[in-house]
Amino acid sequence: MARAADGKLDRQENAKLIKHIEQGGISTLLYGGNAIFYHLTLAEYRSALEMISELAADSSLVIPAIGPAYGTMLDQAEVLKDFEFPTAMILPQRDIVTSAGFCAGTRNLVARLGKPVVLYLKFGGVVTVEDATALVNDGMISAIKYAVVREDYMQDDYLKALTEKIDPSLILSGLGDQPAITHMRHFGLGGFTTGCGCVFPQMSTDLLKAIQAGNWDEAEAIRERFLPLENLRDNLGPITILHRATELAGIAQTGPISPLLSEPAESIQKQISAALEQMKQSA
Ligand SMILES: N[C@@H](CC=O)C(=O)O
Repeated sequence: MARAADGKLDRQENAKLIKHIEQGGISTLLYGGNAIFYHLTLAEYRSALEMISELAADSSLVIPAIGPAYGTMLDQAEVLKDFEFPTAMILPQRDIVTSAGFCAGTRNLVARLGKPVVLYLKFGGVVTVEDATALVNDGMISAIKYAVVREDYMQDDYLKALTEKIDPSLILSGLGDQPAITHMRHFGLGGFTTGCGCVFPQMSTDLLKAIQAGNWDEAEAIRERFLPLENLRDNLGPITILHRATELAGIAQTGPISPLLSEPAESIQKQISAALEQMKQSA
């Protein structure tokens, strides 16, 4: 999400970013980790929701995040009630939660919102398969964003167990373009979310189409084209590198990074520019 030099949300630059993503064929805009929804004040939360609901195309599905702290969720739920977003995604956390407690909190939140939420599973086992399944079966969940990092994405007992209990089409691969092929091809997940799609939306759209068509060689070739930027994000911080890459790619002035995160050093910004150039040339 773009901010002006004074740190305020920048409407004009966010409009450019949204338009760029939509023109690349992406019609679901998820404002979660990469948009740094973690650190918004309550007043900013309302401003952000107003801005994105006004700027996104009518045909786009916009999903704002909520949380991750329970008190934050409840305060944000009051704000969310003034908007028509069909769902909201609970930001993940692993500290000071138990599986049963998280699920009870999710049920309370859904009751307050009057709509189901996206369950974001980022840490294996924090929410048990049984608890996740019960939430789904009770109509609490609109989708699951599955983002547990694995050394080998084929080896994932937690995901396997989830897909044995929950319709896999309800689960989206939530770690960007790299595990998307494995998650969709071998576990049957219904789609994927992408951070790099903010910069190269058409490439993410092409990847999705190749996967859906079962054109695995093409999908693999597209996946590899994302590697220069994804490797930097993996090694140096997925959110901050993406925030700066979006600006360096000339899409929008994303401005200062939110406090609690920090700006990549000049030398790293050069690496980001080089990665962007490499990706453009691989087209
Ligand atoms: N965390 C992933 C997917 C985002 O939705 C990424 O940043 O690519």
